[in-house]
Amino acid sequence: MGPGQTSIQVLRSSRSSQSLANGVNGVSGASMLVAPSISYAPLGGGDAAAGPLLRARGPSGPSTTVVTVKKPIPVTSASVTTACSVANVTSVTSSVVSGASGGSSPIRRAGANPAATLISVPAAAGDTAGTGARVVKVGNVGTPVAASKARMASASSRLAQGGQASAQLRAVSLEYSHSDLTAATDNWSHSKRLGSGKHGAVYKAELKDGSQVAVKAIDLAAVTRAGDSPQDAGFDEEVLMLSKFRHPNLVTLLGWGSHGDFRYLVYELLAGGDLFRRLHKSRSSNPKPFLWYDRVSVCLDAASGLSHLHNSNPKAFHRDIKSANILMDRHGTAKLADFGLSCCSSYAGANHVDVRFASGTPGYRCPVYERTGRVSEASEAYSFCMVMLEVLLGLDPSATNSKAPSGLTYPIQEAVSPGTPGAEERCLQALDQTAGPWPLELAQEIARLAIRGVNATDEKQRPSSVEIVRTLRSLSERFPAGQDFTSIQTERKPEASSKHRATQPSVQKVQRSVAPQVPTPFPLREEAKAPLTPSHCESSQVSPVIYNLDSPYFLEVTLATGSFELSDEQRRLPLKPLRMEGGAFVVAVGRGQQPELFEAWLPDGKMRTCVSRNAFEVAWRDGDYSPWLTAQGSGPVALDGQAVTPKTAYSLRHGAEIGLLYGKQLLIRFKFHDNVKSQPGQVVRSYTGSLVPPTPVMGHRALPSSPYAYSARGTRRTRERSVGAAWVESGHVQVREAESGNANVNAPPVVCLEIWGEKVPENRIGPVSLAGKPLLVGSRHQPFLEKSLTNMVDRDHFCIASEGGVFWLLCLTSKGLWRVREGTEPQRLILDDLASLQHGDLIVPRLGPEVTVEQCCRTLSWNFLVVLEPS
Ligand SMILES: Nc1ncnc2c1ncn2[C@@H]1O[C@H](COP(=O)(O)OP(=O)(O)OP(=O)(O)O)[C@@H](O)[C@H]1O
Repeated sequence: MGPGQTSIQVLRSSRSSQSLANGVNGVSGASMLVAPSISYAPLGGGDAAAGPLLRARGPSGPSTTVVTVKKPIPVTSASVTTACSVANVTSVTSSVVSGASGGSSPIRRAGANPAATLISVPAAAGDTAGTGARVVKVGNVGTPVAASKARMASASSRLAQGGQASAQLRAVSLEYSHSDLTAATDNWSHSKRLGSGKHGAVYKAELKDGSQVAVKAIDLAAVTRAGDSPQDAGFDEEVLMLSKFRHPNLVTLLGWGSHGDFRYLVYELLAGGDLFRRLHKSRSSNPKPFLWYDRVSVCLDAASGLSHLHNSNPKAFHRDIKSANILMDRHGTAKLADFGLSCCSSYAGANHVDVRFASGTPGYRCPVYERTGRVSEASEAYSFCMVMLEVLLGLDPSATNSKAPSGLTYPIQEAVSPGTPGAEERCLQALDQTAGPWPLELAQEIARLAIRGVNATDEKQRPSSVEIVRTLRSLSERFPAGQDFTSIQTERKPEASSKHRATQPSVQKVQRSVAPQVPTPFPLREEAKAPLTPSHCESSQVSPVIYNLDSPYFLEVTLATGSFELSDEQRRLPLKPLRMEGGAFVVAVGRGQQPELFEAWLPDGKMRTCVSRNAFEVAWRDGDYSPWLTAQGSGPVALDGQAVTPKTAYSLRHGAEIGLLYGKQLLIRFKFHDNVKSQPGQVVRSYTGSLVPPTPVMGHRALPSSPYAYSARGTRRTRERSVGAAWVESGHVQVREAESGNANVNAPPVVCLEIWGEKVPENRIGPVSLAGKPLLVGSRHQPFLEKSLTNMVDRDHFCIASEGGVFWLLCLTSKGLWRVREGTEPQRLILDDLASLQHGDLIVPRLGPEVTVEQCCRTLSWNFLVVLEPS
């Protein structure tokens, strides 16, 4: 190439160059490099080293251009710059003159990058008035899909059989033998499967050196049988791309393998699963919490990986950004994965790549990219911002629906309508409440950024990936885990939640906050799901609660900084009380209490000393199942992501998360488990055998923004008082002042009941204040119940009162009720029976002796929710 020439490179794998060469020499070679302004015709084979020559005619006719397609040259490890699925790449555009790109001349770069195919075009062919601004369209690479499939397949298999592709891959990445990978995966055992994608399954494997990895097996023959080209599997692209780009937030490729039609990719094992499943799990019937600060952290990680690609030189594009391609390691660090579609722009300044087929996933795919086939930072920002909305709202960008004309619906679009005024507010109203109480400012900023990013038409509006990283980083610094932030007033639109989040209750209007984890309509544990026979609790006139005598509660370690392997014993800390204090069992947790466990959890001694010797205590009273937590040490302790005040008691519920922090850093996180088992007919209420009269817990202040926090701002006298059934009077219920005096509750309890059921219209009672009077539920109190729930609800069905810091449910119907609480077996109540209530409990009517609690629950239930103040 002589001086004055400008060049473009289409950088690609040798397999792709072979496809191109095939196309050039093939029947449709003339159509392969056709562009509006330049047409190409084959000149002949060219020489072996230089590849075929093409003649290009400029629009004005006489001037001709020679385009040289160089054949791939074997590479050295340092030389592979990039890869791109060339069969799918049609043009590369630069906004900057490339011919005078100084030190990084495309020629030199091409020379230094033998994997690349160089296509050179004289400047005259496309330069506009010497300004340097130039769009050079290389044209459609490839032939019509069907006609080219066989050719591509054969090209691929030729290359795959140990040809240049293998040499190229070998030069940049470790090759694993088929026998080693077979042994590592226990002969591709089904039990080792981590999941599967469009082009193959992923297996968990243990290499000879003992390290655990993930191996993706791609069957090219199956890919071809399925009507795709082997190129579509993106094997070479993935090896080349991941060998070049190393970043803490991009999945690490350890190597690759090849055997017959099979190709293998060996990755680091990312044991934390993918973001898509993680979000779904957080709203499943057996939910695993995924709190807002963890979500922000995952977004920040993934954005950092993406920004690394976009800010490399030349730019790289992932082309399939979606939550399923964001994987997490065991510590929760997120990484971008699945580079099968990725590609690179050709050289410094090139800011997009045109592709023949706008691949990617519906719902995440930028509409401009879909229309034009132009992948750019802006099109990737669209996909990433869609992921952020998914994380904020807990809704899928697309969902299959056989009734929809296209077979797909777009829940996020439907809930938020990002392109229309008021999108931010709609977004804030539809926040996923299973993520805990989102800090308002944080949610607002993410929503604003994400809505800008999913602007369907104006790509300039969209944030750059660096802006996304910086915004998320600033937010995660301003809103660290474990701090108490005033959260959001939310009112979810029932349509949005009911349509796409069938298992989620809608969220009531709250003044301060909502529960960190909204329970599912039927939050029973697996073992509790077995239908109960009517005789189960028949004989029991008293609450049939028995404590597991080993320990009623235990802590599960869900995060331990610096700890790589924890045995089952090290993950579980049974809370066995060692002392009694003021009539309560007390268990202390801290570095000085469980030294060996803390050593396993925090192997770094310096870090360990950041934990107090007695960090917190969990306590409960015999016969009462309302445990509480008190921070004792100087180190910060968080409950459900919010800092607690030392020496102050906070209610604990099953599933609550307890964090030990150093400054803003979360060192250990526990999940609190309630072991209390219900056993028919047994009246054992004692942990140690010493029976203590059941008294509600008093004297502890609840977490200000927790569902139990109604007394948070009050100056309460801390004295015990008796309750029992004393507040019932001749069918009429009154809260009676106990002899010991009334608690001075400044902020009165406010609750709300959401009504769910298969044939029941969504409805709600409340929010109502329980200050001084109970909430009565029955057809004479809520006439709408009579209309919709005839025969199921009595005139006086049940009532709820707050007393002594505890919510109580009193059964007023002779038909009976169930109280269903996550993690415990359903408790059956008969007329005049009393049971404590917690935020999230379900109150389920008994619909007949033969009807199981599960069936009753599906038919009708009241979800008890605590709201702090009257709205
Ligand atoms: N490095 C890894 N560590 C652990 N699990 C992994 C790893 N890579 C992939 N997986 C899991 O394997 C499954 C399949 O991954 P794969 O990339 O093949 O498909 P996908 O991205 O889900 O779908 P598609 O490729 O069709 O878009 C995913 O569920 C993913 O969670």
